[in-house]
Amino acid sequence: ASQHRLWPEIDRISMEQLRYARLGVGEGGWQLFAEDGEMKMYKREEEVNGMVVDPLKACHVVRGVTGHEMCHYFFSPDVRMDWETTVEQMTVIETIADDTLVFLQVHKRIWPASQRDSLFWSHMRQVPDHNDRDGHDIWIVCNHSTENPGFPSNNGKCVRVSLTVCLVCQTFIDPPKEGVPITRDDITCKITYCSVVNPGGWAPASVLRAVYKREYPKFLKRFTAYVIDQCKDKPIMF
Ligand SMILES: CC(C)(C)c1cc(CCc2ccccn2)cc(-c2ccc(S(=O)(=O)CCO)cc2)c1
Repeated sequence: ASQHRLWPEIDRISMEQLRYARLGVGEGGWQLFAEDGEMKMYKREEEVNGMVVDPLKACHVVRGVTGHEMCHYFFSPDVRMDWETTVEQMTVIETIADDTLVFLQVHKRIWPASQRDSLFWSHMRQVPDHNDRDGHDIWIVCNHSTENPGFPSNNGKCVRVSLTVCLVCQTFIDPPKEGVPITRDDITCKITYCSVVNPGGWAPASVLRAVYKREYPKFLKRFTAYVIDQCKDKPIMF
C-alpha cells in the first residue's frame, strides 16, 4: 500500500483521527446526548454553509471481544450488510491493500432529504501503544471520503456526502492465574467511535438532528452486539 498515490493521505488522516479519538470529551464543547449502559454518545452542534455536520464521539466498553475483532468486523466488506442498516448498497471499488479498500455506499434515504451516497477509503491498522501502562495494542479503522473519476459525485441520482469516521479499539486483559489460558471472560475492549458526516447538500437541520439522535445509538449497539455474537464461539483473535 505504501506506494499507492493515496498512501500519504491515508497515513496522515488515520493518525490524526487516532489522536482526535483519544482526546477526552471534557473540553471542546461536547454534549452528552445518549447513554445506554457503558455506551456514552456525545455530539457538537456544528453547521457548515447552513448544513448540519455535527461531529459525533461515542465511547463504549465491550466485554468478551478484542479490539482486533471489533476492527476486523467493522472493516470487512463481506459482513458489512449484516450489521450496517443505514446502507442500501455497498461496493468495493478498489483494493489498495488487504488492509485498505475503497467503498462506494448508497445510504438509505432520510426523508425528506434526497438519497445520499458515500465514496471513501477504509484503512485498518494496529498501532503499538507504548505509553499506556497496560501496554495493550490499539487497533483502528479509519474511513475518509475520497474521489474517483470513475464514480463522479454529480451522478444525478444521489447527493455525495463527505465523511470521516474512525473506530479506535483498545483491548484490556485481566490475566488469569499463572498457566491458565485466557478466556473471553478475561477480555474487555474500550472503543471510541468518531464520525463527521457532511450531508453534501441541503437537508433539514431538525430532521437530521432527530435522525442522528435516534440512529447513532442504534447503529453502535447493533454493531457491537453483532461482533459479540460472531466471536462468542470462535478462538480469540488478539
Ligand atoms: C442515518 C445516519 C446514522 C444518520 C447516517 C446517515 C448517513 C448519510 C445519509 C444521509 C446523511 C445526511 C442526510 C441524508 N442522508 C451516513 C451514515 C454513516 C456513514 C458511515 C458510517 S461508517 O461508520 O463509516 C460504516 C460504513 O457504513 C456509518 C454511518 C449514517
